[in-house]
Amino acid sequence: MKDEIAVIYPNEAISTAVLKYCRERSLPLPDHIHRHAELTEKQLGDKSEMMVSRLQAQYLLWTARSFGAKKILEVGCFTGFSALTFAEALKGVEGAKIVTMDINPETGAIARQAFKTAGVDGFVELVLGPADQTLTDLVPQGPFDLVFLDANKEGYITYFNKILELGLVRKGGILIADNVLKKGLVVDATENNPSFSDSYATSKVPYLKDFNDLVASDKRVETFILPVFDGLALVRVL
Ligand SMILES: C[S@@+](CC[C@H](N)C(=O)[O-])C[C@H]1O[C@@H](n2cnc3c(N)ncnc32)[C@H](O)[C@@H]1O
Repeated sequence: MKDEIAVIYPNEAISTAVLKYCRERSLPLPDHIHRHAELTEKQLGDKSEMMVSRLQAQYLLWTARSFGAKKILEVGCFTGFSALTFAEALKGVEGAKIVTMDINPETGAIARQAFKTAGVDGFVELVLGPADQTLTDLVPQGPFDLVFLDANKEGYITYFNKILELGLVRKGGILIADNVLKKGLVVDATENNPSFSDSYATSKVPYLKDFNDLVASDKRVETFILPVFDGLALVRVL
């Protein structure tokens, strides 16, 4: 059997053009969500890179809709870009509920304002505090259909175990964890990798490797790692 080819696009120019092509032919984000991302970029400069990309947001919108999710839990809200995307997916759905968590009250204030402006604050709730503690209080609101893990990478294993032990994802529900490939550093963090000198990204690698190994072997779940964006682990709860 022929080896699968991992390098899909030959250079940056073609990759950029392909991303644009996909963005233009995928379920679009509404204007107000684009405006919110632009505002975050203007207000927070380089920090705005914490947001998922536009195409990834389109993927999350499509996934949440296709999956028929009604209740979504997000760990890592930042200014609310991905939460607004999930809110768009759940708009008009009876019993819709989104709980998004973050430790930072400043970006949290921006998110809360954005939920209000978008008219989704009736079903989108921001919980402030360290997620390893705040998750415990969520049991009465669960179980959730979809969980998006996008907070501090050091906490992924704790969050995953807590979420499963507390029954915060329903059986057959899905947990999506972001950045699990970390610029390819999880497989090669030597000078072969151009991101080798990114000490922040490199410092996350041991936590992500442990997380990836855990979700690959844990009998409570089935996992597929999608090698797009910064690596998405799609984890289905059995
Ligand atoms: C990558 S950003 C989330 C981006 C967001 N999902 C989006 O696409 O717009 C990660 C967030 O995790 C939050 N965070 C870091 N440590 C945390 C903790 N212990 N508990 C909860 N949130 C935490 C940070 O404050 C930051 O806003």
